[in-house]
Amino acid sequence: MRTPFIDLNAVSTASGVVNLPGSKSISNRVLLLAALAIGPTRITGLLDSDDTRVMLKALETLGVSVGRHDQETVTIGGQGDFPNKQAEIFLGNAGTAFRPLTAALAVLGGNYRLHGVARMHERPIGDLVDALRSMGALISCEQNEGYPPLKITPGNLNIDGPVKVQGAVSSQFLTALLLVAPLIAQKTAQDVVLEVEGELISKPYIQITLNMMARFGVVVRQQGWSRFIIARNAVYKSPGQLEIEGDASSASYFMALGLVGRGPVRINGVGENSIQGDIRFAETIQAMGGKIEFGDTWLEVTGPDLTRGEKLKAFDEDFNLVPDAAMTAAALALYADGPCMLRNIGSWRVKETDRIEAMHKELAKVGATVTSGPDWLRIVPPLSSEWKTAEIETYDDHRMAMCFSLAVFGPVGLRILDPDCVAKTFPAYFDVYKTLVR
Ligand SMILES: O=C(O)C1=C[C@@H](OP(=O)(O)O)[C@@H](O)[C@H](O)C1
Ligand SMILES: C=C(OP(=O)(O)O)C(=O)O
Repeated sequence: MRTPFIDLNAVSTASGVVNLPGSKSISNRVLLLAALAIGPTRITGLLDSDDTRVMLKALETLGVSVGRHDQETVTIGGQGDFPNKQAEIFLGNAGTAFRPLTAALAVLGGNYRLHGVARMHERPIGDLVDALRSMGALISCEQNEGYPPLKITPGNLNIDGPVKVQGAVSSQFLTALLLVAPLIAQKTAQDVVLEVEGELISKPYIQITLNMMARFGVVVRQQGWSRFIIARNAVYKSPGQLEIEGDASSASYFMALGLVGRGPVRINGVGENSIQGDIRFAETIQAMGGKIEFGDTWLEVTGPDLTRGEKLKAFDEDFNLVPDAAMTAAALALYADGPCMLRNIGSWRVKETDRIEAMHKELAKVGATVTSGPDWLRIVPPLSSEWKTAEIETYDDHRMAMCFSLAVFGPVGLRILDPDCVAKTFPAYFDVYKTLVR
């Protein structure tokens, strides 16, 4: 049974220590890479959440050996292929599982059906399907062209020149092709050239992909952001063991708490050398008036004293490189000293929910004056007399729930509906949150 709501009282300070759960983006990449490599990989610091559970379950269904030691430690027995050539696979709403597995199954061949929750069937995958079909993969869309559920049947893979992929809707399509490029190279005995057509959004996630591929022995030749070359003899080798760093997007909520709640909030699990793009959200925190001390694998945030009438500095920023942490900035806008503008966030419309519409509606409920367009959101913070207590809809979007936990540093508390939706990436979020705020 899911908890129907959680009531949060108005609070004024936040301080303490947080140990981050593992990165979702790294966890799901590493699980797949470990399965595609030769040899066992022991993975520590794995995220244990809905998104990684569906990936682990899928790998087991596909016949991959998964040894579970504890919630954050598994050993994947990599065989370079999936033993089961026929399967029905449920992937919830996990983009980082759905897109890469589609590519892997289409390239390795077999009879598969991939589906997810209703919202996953509204999230586009057409650009990836088109790129895979251009190589001879056989994929059909069961309901609507360009959307899951998908049926995959054995095709004859061949490449004749660069494989083209669109990058404007999601970077996960390019990530999926990169991850399976060594398999394409093996099947076709050719170098694989991936070419991005048009704009590429969310670029730092491609960096995570390249970084993880290198950990498994495959170095990609990169020409800017539009051409990626994988040598014909590329092959994944298990690194033996791999430690996953903490989730930088999850860190954004605690950076925000240190900022609005004066801090100090110490965050263990990511630091100045993080390979995740969302660590750059630290720059937004600093620009808004926060101070951050960085270590190798930790950071500590302090902020101004909002109880003495201080305000955060307003921002006008392009958030294309940090689409997930950008939602945290939208929540922080409630405490700014002027209107805040989030630009270039069009991808929000095809994520867990239409996040531009959801943020617009829910921020307005607490008293902000909000306007939005196809790829932007503008927030005028409420005056202290304008704050309203509200029942916040979360739209089965973990980030909506986590973001609105930041909206109680004004004069009123609020109710967050369906708080258990945080399980997508951070099942224990509200337990950790409660240890920090007063
Ligand atoms: O590759 C990844 O791990 C991700 C890429 C981003 O998606 P888009 O590329 O669709 O923006 C991000 O929003 C998502 O949470 C994780
Ligand atoms: C967009 C997100 O998830 P997904 O990996 O399903 O795209 C997210 O976690 O904010």
